[in-house]
Amino acid sequence: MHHKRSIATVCLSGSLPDKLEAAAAAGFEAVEIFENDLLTFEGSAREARRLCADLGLEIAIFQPFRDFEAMPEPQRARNLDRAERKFDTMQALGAELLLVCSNVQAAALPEPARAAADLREMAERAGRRGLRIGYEALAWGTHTNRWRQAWDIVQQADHPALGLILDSFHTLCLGDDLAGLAQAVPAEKLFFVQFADAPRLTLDPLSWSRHFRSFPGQGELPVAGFLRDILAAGYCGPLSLEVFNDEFRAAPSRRIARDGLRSLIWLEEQVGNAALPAMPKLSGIEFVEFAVDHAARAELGAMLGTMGFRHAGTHRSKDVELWRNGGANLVLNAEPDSAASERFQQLGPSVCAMAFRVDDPARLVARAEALLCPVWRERTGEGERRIPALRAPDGTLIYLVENPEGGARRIWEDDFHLEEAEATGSGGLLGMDHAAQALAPGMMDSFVLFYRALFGLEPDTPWELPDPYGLVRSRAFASGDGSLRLPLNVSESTRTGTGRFVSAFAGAGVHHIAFATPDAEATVAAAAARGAPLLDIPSNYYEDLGARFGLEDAELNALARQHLLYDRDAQGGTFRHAYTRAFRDRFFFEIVERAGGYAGFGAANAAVRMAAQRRLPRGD
Ligand SMILES: O=C(O)c1ccc(O)c(O)c1
Ligand SMILES: [Mg+2]
Repeated sequence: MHHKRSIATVCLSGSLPDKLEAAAAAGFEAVEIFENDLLTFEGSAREARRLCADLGLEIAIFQPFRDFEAMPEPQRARNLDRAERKFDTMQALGAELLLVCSNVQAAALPEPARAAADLREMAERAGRRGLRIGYEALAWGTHTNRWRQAWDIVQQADHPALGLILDSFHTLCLGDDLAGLAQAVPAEKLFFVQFADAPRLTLDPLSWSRHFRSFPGQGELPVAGFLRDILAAGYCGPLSLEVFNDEFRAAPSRRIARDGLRSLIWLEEQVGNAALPAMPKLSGIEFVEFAVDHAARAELGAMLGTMGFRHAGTHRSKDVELWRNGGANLVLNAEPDSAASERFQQLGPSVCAMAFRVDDPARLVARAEALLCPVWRERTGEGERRIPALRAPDGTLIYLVENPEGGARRIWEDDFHLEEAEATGSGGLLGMDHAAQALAPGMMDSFVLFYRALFGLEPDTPWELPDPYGLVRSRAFASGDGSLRLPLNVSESTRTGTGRFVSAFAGAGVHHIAFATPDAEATVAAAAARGAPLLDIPSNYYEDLGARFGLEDAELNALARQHLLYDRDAQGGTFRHAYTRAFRDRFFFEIVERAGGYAGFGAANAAVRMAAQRRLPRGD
């Protein structure tokens, strides 16, 4: 069945009109008006009502009414007067339902019977005006903090204008669930349901709730299971997002509103309540594309040459070159009037696109459209294939090419004049191992949702990487089979490598690309012999490595000689990797060898790598 999709104004930044416009533009059908947003609004409640009506938004609820139930006199009588005033406001607004959250006052009496009597009286008064009351347990309520307690009180009050409100955050943050809901609560008594996710933190529920909530799928709480239980209980009201989040408050309201609706659509898909084109099967990165001009292309080509890449083909109609080493493809795009040149004009040499191999690009495009993601269509020449592309939340293009069996290889044969020797690909690299992106502050949650909801990528636990000049927060995404790996980095500091990348070049995007090799030592030795600008690693690192892993001297010396970094996981999987210096202080390359099922990125080595990069003069 169709549930109206709703969002609380508290999720979004700006004035009330900004919030409402953003919610309507995203495609929400209803809103929760958060009282503070009305208090700070210039116009009257009637004008707010008209604004909503003009935008096609229903006001699903007015919220919150605080600290009402089980107060001693004289507050009790005063609270009932206060409620009458709010009913006036609701009638002017055209809002029929009031959210009453459980009392957090120390003075609240520990008497459910008193709470029930007060709510009954309030509901009686509301009912006379055609209004209704929903009672919601806040996780930090003085006496009511679980939904079952709130339900007991609603049941005792036994008034048709009084029902229960559920909020996934309050239930799940206490480790509680909705077991028994369908048996205990008749559907018509479930007046409203709010949805929020959150990262798992050890924090008191109040601070956790007010600062760190996120949209479903951006955090770690089992929100899909919560929705499943709600639907099983027969609920047919709106599904509403209620997220208090410091970054969302500061972010453009349209992006956040769109993320919100995307999260709700995906949440409904997960419980079978919305049918979307199926998740793609991913099989790695087919190519990474750089926006260059001729000078940058010559310089980048020279650097790639030291890493064993060769100019392997030239585009049939565009000023675009393919550089290849084994299974790793890089595209250097200097075509004027293209998405690449637009990027080059803005940012200089930079990664402008990645291509993911997927089983069915057309299906993924349809899925992206259903999830409100912009699709990009580049102009094409005669007889050339149009490669469908999506825009990531920072504007980076993600091309979708069929997986190798389906013909990822064909794009090269169709669109490029290939050098004879390179047509099949030769050289030592297996392919792309990962592409790491630097994100502007506040963008992490948008990307988390984008990669999870569209592609089904699963996030690893968050890491904190200590750059010498500030902290970098990192979260890596991978496909189930490990063929596609995408670490995301964000830094509040503009002095970290990540922060500088974002601020100095006015843009985020891919800032390092890792190539997979079966033999890091050989690949790096060959690159060094060709003069590759490899990053030096201090000898202290190797002394610590020997101490941590008990490596034999011979192995340790071999690592040190090639400036290779090393990591080992609990199952004995190993990771050997080396970095280049940055190209024009922008992006850099990594060579990695995975063995024994190692699935990480050498996070323990990130501090050493970042310090080594920062010892270099700028521009190196
Ligand atoms: O943090 C709060 O005060 C608050 C108010 C209303 C809600 O619905 C809620 O979940 C929390
Ligand atoms: Mg709530």
